[in-house]
Amino acid sequence: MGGPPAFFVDHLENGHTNGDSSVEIGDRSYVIGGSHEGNPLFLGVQIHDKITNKWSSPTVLGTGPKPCKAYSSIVLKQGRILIIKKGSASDDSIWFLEVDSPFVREQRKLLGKEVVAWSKGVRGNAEKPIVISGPSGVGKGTLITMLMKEFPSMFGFSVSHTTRSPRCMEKNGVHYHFTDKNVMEKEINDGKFLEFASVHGNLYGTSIESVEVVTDSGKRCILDIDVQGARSVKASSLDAMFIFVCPPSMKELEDRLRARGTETEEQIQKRLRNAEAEIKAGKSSGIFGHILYNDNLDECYKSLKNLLGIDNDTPVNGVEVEGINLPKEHTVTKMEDKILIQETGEAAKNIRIVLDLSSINGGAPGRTRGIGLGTLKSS
Ligand SMILES: Nc1nc2c(ncn2[C@@H]2O[C@H](COP(=O)(O)OP(=O)(O)O)[C@@H](O)[C@H]2O)c(=O)[nH]1
Ligand SMILES: Nc1ncnc2c1ncn2[C@@H]1O[C@H](COP(=O)(O)OP(=O)(O)O)[C@@H](O)[C@H]1O
Repeated sequence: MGGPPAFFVDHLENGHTNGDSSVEIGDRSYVIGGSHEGNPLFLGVQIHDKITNKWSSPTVLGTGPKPCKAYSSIVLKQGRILIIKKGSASDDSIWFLEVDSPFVREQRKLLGKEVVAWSKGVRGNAEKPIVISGPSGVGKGTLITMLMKEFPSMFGFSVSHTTRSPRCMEKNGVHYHFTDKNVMEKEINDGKFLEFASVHGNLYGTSIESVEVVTDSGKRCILDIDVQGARSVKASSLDAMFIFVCPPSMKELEDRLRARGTETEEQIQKRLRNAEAEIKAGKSSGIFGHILYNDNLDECYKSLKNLLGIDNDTPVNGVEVEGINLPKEHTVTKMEDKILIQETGEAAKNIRIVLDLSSINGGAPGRTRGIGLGTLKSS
């Protein structure tokens, strides 16, 4: 609150009205520039309410672009501002600041304060992430390990955060990010998590970064999360495929948990108690489009591969996720769902790039995908 921000916005262009130093939406101006809370790695955002004539610093969710000298900003539908950075690397050129999107409105209600959220723009569409849920001991981890071993270039695992202690073979950063409750709660409040839940007495969560790291590497992301987490993902902007794994019987589940030998008797009892409710919710919640029964492991694995459209004869394709190369110096014009980028400067080759935003999907808290890219040769 208080006076205007102490930074100066350099060369900010607002679509057709180049030269404006802020983006106007309704009664508000969004001033984008400088750094965020003194962090030199993160572009700042300030809001000016024209009615009350007050400045405020919103909570900024997600990971935003690094500060840059020059960029263009264009107001899109659904409370989104497109930011095109000049002279930046192809994986850092297109960003979306969501100021009144459905996600931002929900977070504003949830946190009870002013919120904006960054989403990085990428070209093309990644294949849908896969959410796998099921009671403890049913074989989720075993099935996921088999899949990643057979198709290492196709699938990547979203490494969750948890406050539970590591088992003897588990490695930090590989099986889980083992963390402290206070640290994790702070990161949840900072909007770093796609979902989180208390499971068997510990906190578990999927950070946005964990999913994006996998997807950015061109792999299809697999999430091993509980039903509460699956419910949150279903309600988020992440368009995923949901699979629930059931045991053949409660007796077999108990035998597997005991045979695994990773839990104390008390922990086994807790997991078994939770399993009944979890199986009921998994089968009836409407979250899961696919239910697998893990009786015979090889058969269940085969069914999983069938569901994912892969068998041993299918060539494995990578996922199209690309950065966007833009000329260093350019002007920007908006035409409905398309953005025309015209190279400027002495060495300009009369090349015009068209960003097609008509099929964009996703968005904060993850990436905005589906940006089309074409070139037009000027006559
Ligand atoms: N919501 C949510 N659940 C998770 C996450 N990571 C793991 N889980 C779930 O937490 C439960 C316990 O996991 P874990 O402690 O590894 O025990 P296990 O299932 O017996 O191997 C399982 O149902 C997992 O699917 C997460 O990031 N979010
Ligand atoms: N179809 C199966 N038949 C027999 N044992 C299984 C089967 N699937 C998994 N297991 C075993 O059951 C135990 C629990 O499997 P795990 O993958 O750790 O379960 P989850 O990740 O769902 O908790 C492991 O010891 C695993 O080897």
